[in-house]
Amino acid sequence: MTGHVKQIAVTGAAGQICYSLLFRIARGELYGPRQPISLRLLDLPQVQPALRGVVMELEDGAFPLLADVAVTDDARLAFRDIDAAILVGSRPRSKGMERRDLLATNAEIFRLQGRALNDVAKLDAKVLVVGNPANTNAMILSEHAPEFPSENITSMIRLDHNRALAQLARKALVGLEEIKGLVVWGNHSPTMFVDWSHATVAGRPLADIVADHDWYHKTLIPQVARRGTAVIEARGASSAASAANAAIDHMRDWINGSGGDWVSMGLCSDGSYGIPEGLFCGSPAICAEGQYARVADLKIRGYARVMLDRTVAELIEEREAVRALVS
Ligand SMILES: NC(=O)C1=CN([C@@H]2O[C@H](COP(=O)(O)OP(=O)(O)OC[C@H]3O[C@@H](n4cnc5c(N)ncnc54)[C@H](O)[C@@H]3O)[C@@H](O)[C@H]2O)C=CC1
Ligand SMILES: O=C([O-])CC(=O)C(=O)O
Repeated sequence: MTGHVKQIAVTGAAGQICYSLLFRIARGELYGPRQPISLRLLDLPQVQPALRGVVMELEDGAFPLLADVAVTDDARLAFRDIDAAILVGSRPRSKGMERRDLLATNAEIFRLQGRALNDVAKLDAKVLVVGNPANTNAMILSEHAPEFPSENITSMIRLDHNRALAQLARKALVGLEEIKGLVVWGNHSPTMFVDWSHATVAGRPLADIVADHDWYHKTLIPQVARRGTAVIEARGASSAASAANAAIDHMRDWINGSGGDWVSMGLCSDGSYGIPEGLFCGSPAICAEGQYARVADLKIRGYARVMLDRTVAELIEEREAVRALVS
């Protein structure tokens, strides 16, 4: 086994996403089968009894890599000297709400957690924001953690990427792993843009293989955009196991590499692609050796430009709305 135990903070640990996520982390799905880990579970004081039940079940899993589990309702204890954090803790939406309706409720959580991250986390910790509206929450977190590198804070758009990948592979009659160069740009909201203009299968444009532009515009894009709503309508609760799966995919690739493939990650904009600096925007990246590199210099024209501008405009609107709420 590798010597140093990796410290992983997970917030919202008593909630439904974590009921899947924690057990997969405990099996070693983030850091691999030789790396011992320690979990720092954060949730509100009123759910600590439920959280103790989750800890019992983690013990009962007899996970060889799980060195230790600590529970707390104090972000400063949870984030001290961590290697990674997955910030799930926040309110989910229910039927009839959009994710942006959660802004007022959840913004304060990320303001306080930003401060804690700033004060106690190691500067190389990798942070993923899952709680909605994930992009704007990541921005709030980053703005309230001025000494913590903004490039180490990311937001989750991987669930949308996975949703698009699954539908495209089915339509093109190819394996999921054969599709390269897919991107989901923008906000994790109905304005997100599934961009297949760079996607290929064995070097051939995916669009030529599918050969159905109408399906792409009228079925795929709206279906991925509204998938979270469809799950809420069907299940009566928001996506949980698939969200946990996407969080694992995002962090595992960031830590271990994406094997040269593009993945979609919510990244703090450096101003490229006309995305204002500081906004967290779904963007293409390649991960290697514990780092990600934004895929640069793609040509974004015509329909893609309109769609990217539309989702960026929504991120700007959310930023303005949140400025009025959190200072
Ligand atoms: N980015 C994405 O792709 C996705 C994001 N989500 C979002 O993830 C979030 C969590 O979803 P679920 O687990 O289904 O919700 P849930 O309601 O089952 O669990 C949320 C947990 O967060 C806890 N919590 C609330 N405030 C907290 C705070 N200040 N500190 C720590 N914990 C706190 C609650 O006590 C609860 O245990 C929601 O905002 C949901 O919309 C869900 C699916 C996909
Ligand atoms: O739709 C929601 O509220 C939960 C979520 O983010 C998703 O399933 O993509």
